[in-house]
Amino acid sequence: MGYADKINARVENSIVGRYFKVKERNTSFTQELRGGSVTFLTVAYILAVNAGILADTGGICPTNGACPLGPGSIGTAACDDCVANTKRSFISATAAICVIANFLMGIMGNLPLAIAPGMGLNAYFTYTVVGFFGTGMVTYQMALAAVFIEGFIFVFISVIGLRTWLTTIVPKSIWLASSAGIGAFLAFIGLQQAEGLGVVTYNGATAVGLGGCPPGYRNHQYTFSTAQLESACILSDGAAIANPANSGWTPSSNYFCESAGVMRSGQTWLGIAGGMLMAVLLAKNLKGALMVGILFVTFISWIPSSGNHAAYLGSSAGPGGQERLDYFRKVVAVPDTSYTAAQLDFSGFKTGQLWLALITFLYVDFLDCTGTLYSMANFLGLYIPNFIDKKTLQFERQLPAFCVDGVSITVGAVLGTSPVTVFVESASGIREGARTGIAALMISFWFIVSLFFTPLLASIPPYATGPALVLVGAMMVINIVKIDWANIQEAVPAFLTFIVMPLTYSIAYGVIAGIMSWIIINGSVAAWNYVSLKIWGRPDHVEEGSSWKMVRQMTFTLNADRSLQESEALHTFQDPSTRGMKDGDESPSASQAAAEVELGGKSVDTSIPVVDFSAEEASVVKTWRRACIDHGFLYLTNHGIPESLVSEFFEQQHAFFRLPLDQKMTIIQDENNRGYTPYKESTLDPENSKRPDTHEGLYFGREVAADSEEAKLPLHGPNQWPSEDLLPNYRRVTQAYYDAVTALMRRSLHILALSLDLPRDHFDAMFAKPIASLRPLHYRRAAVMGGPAEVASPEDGGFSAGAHTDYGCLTFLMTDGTPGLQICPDGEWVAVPHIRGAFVINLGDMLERWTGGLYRSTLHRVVCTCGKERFSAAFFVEPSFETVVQVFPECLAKGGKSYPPIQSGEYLLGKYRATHSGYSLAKEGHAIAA
Ligand SMILES: O=C(O)CCC(=O)C(=O)O
Ligand SMILES: [Fe+2]
Repeated sequence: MGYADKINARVENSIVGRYFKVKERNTSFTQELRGGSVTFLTVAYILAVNAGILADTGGICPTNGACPLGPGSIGTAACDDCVANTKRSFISATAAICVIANFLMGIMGNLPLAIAPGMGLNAYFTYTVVGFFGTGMVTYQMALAAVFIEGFIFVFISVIGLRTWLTTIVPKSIWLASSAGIGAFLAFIGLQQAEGLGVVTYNGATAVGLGGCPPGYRNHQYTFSTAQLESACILSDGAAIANPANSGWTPSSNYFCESAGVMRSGQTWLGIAGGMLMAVLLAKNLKGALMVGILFVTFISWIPSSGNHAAYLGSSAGPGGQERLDYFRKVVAVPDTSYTAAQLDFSGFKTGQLWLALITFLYVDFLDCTGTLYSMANFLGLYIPNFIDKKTLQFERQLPAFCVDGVSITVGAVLGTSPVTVFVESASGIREGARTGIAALMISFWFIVSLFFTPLLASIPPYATGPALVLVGAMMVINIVKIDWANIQEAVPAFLTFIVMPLTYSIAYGVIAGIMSWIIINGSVAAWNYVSLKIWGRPDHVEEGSSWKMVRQMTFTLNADRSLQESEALHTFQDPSTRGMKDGDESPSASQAAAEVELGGKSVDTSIPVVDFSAEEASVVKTWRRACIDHGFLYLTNHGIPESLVSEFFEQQHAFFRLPLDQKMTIIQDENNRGYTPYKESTLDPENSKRPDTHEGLYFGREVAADSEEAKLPLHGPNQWPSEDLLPNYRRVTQAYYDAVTALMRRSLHILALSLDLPRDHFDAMFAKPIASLRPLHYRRAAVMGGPAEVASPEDGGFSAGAHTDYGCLTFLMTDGTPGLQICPDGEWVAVPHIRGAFVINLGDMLERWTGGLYRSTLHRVVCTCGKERFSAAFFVEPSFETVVQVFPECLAKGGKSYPPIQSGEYLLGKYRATHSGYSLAKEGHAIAA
């Protein structure tokens, strides 16, 4: 037993080990220290970056007499001195609050999460609330008072449970666009000169332009008051310009680059090189990529040679360089927060503006922290069994974690910094093995160390941290892909939220633009729909679903495991040439329909095999296997389900879909995704669709009693049936059909197992409690009364059901015979002809993964162009929720590819989230993230 093992065994069995649940969470002391250190490395940039941003407020300098002219005082000795001290104080304050907050997170929350002043929040604090050098709505000291109070309110609303409620009323698109917009805003800051690369500079004609010029080519702006006009130079046309010869006139930090100097600054190019280095390291998934890039640029900038055009220290580095070098030489300094600590000023609460700031802090911080905490908890849940309670959505020590955040916000305000929050970068340490609060204690320890090295940290140049901001922006912007861009009602508010943030240099204005436009657009459309409903009196006239979205919006998305799922999902589309279980004993021509289909004037042979279930078993197995390998589709005839049951079932579905919308809405899909999904509720192919799919539908599952243990699982619970007063036979007939197809499914799973040379009962245990969903569908003829039939138009992104693969194992599809279904087995869309009475069976993603791609989950879609309405019913067969879908060794041996394992239920939830706008996440306990 090595030294580390001995320590680990000791800690695990000690009172400390039990308190932190080291054993239960399947970790070790050294693993925690390593995980915590990695997280520290990824968040350490906050020391320099946060201090850099907050220093733009000027701190107390604009109000304590050192910089009386605001930004105009920059360059005077007293002001520069004050600002330098303030910046150091901000570094110490940032480190100090990180020490305290991470310590509390470790001890009280027992979570391996890093907590530090939030990016975005500090930008809001600096550029919107206080403004550059105090030019905003309130002073730095008043803004701190708002942060102080915010911490208390944060704890309060967490304790009373308001958190969950608030997060559900924010429109999803606004929330997604906010994260992305904050990313764009951060990138904009990182590209400018004050906090970044200096690539983007001021331009009098276009507001911004390409810069990156060395000092000799910079034209600064001068600001002067009317009183100073006399000493200005008056031009012949009467305009006044500053006379630099007059003392006390100082340039703004913004400048315009003469074109001869554009992109000739060594500092800018060094920063760009650092940024590229960071990006490559990130792409290779190396720990501490941002840190390495920042250090790379910093070390080079510290070489105090007159030949170093990228220098930051020393007289050759331009204004302020010598003072920076003097401070740098101290290396170690006693932490000093005297310029920022205990500066609260509560007098601002007499004005409305501070209240507005307070509410915005609360809103932004609340969503930020809630989202991040849930996404991190979700990520941890992948490693720690039962970490999240599926029923209540709560995770272990959730409330203490929220309270730690709130308390730290308040303590942070006393020290002088903007609100703290949980950092998504914690995911890097979790990936490295961090599972408990010990990792957070380790983070706290590293911040203590950094507290004493402020001279070094204060000497990190803005062009070292600027590229990190740009890259963080690049990562945050991922959220916009989840916005429903095809829907104008969502797209416009989302876009405004996103674009207004960087262009107004304000997160709050972006959010306000988004929410206001969302209310106006959605409110007007809803009113319009309502009025036309009253005039024409036909619910058909209403774009169903749109008004319902207003109350059913859910927030959240970005989270680590979701992106993991998505990247895995990509693997399901694979190279057709690698397919095929070449056992050579097949005669492909055996019992094929060889159907000739007319498609756009072209005759296509789909040749989907027909399996006659009444035939001899060996031949059934053989055809089945061939179909799975070649097409992923087959017809099943003589399956034993009486035609009378099928037609009675379809009659009932007709009757249901004919009901007025408000009747159908009474069983709108619930948190288990059971019930009615209105017209245009789903978009099966969000990437290629310009509008949602033109069908309405229903979901029924295996009946699970509400008070049973199983009902705690997502997607499990009682079905929602239409009222018996309206449709007396609906439930009986639909249930009978469900039961009949369930029995057929059991038989088919045996054939499926045999077709893979596996024992007949191979799938039985995995489908002991299947997630088997029956989905009656109605593709409507016309959306607008009196208008033309609504036909699909694939060429401009209009589908009856967008291209998709099914998610589970097998799908049993029955249709009314109206054409529409198409498959894309080999890069070309071909129609699937109707065979009366036969089921169309297709394979889903999970089966493709189980077989290592030997069996295919084929892309298909529905395109109704014949102008008739169409009814169909899909029966999706998926394994029990907990089943882990992992390639069968037998299939690997036959040349199957390996896929990362997935959990059946989790995979489905991810798919439902991505394709159904009305699916409530309320029960998942997963993936609720910022
Ligand atoms: O309606 C159809 O024909 C197919 C429906 C479908 O593919 C699905 O819902 O997954
Ligand atoms: Fe499908």
